[in-house]
Amino acid sequence: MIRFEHVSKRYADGTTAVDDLSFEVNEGELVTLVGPSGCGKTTTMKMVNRLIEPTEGRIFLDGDDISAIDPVQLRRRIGYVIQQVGLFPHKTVLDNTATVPHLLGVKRAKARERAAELLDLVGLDPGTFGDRYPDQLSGGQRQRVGVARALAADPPVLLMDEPFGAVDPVVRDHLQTEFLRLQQTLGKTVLFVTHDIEEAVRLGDRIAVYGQGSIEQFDTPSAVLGAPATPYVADFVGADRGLKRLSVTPIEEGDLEQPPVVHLDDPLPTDLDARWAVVLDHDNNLHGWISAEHTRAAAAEGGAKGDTVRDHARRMEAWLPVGASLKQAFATMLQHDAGWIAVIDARSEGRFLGVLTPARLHEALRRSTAADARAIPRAEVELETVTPLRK
Ligand SMILES: Nc1ncnc2c1ncn2[C@@H]1O[C@H](COP(=O)(O)OP(=O)(O)OP(=O)(O)O)[C@@H](O)[C@H]1O
Repeated sequence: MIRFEHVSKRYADGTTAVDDLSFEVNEGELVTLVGPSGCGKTTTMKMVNRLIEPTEGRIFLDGDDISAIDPVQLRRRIGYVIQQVGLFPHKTVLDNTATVPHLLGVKRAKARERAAELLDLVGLDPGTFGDRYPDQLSGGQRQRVGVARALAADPPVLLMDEPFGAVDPVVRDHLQTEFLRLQQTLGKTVLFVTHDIEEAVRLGDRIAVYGQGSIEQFDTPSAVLGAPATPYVADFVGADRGLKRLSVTPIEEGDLEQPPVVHLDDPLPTDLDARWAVVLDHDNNLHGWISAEHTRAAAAEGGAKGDTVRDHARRMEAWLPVGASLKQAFATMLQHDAGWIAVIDARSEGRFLGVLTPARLHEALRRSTAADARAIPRAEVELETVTPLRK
């Protein structure tokens, strides 16, 4: 969708901002450009919508050489979101969002209708915020309007230059989550500039790690974290990359343990030979759990005669769908002070798949690191267990 072929940019004072860059962003892909200040990320991005012209090389958009496309026509195909959102201060939020479609000839009423839909899409109630002016919004709300406005003409491509850079970490986290959700439905082709490796890892399908004016590594987040291509990349992603990997490594079915299972309408077991069992309904969907201690105590008091599992099952708080990240799993364990979490198949109304224990979580993380380091599928990695030496 966006292809750079041997692109260089040298400024008049002799600065080489971008040096012989070649890479491709596929349709519907979100690529983050990450690197330290001054490494050429913004220059790269601005060459795509011809705010900056390359000194050498060619850039293609959907197969067309952009140097042959009129810049105004070109920018209609490309949404642009920047850190200092650049909203018109004298226009309302709704009119700011409707500006581009209106300029493109969409009737004012229709453009405003579409703008209201977009505000809703980015999490701003048009009834509450539509008539406000930009200075009556928080930083995070202004960024949302920026995103809505960039989407207004429904461009297939979005360029985003540190769009969430100017807001505090909590708001930033929200904006990232919402943007990911939005991108899942919109499937735009996105180039996203950031200097924050956490943001790059969280949002990117692939990451381009910049050195000085060129890309040091262009790969998936888990590969960049698991197998940095150069010492520079290893240094940039940081010594805590094992922790960062938690957020990009999904829970897979093979990571799960199969605990004892009982069904809702079973008679209450008094002889569970484990400390607890998972309770399922008749469709094998997750219902809750029971503890052996509790069932034994109930039986000892003699009050459990004729009882079924249903009468004693407890709600399951700690569960996640398969595919959720190991970081979410870890956070869920901590939040519920749970020694394990149940994992379900969210696509089939919650069918129970197994449980993830801390030991299995650790194993999954090691396996994913080992796989990326050797570029082989995770499922095929065998881990050797090292037995500690005894005295
Ligand atoms: N108009 C210009 N004239 C001369 N040098 C420039 C010009 N614009 C940018 N540069 C230089 O080109 C290099 C790359 O700049 P660019 O803005 O692309 O970096 P960046 O990676 O986006 O940095 P930041 O994260 O700080 O925005 C820098 O050394 C910068 O000083």
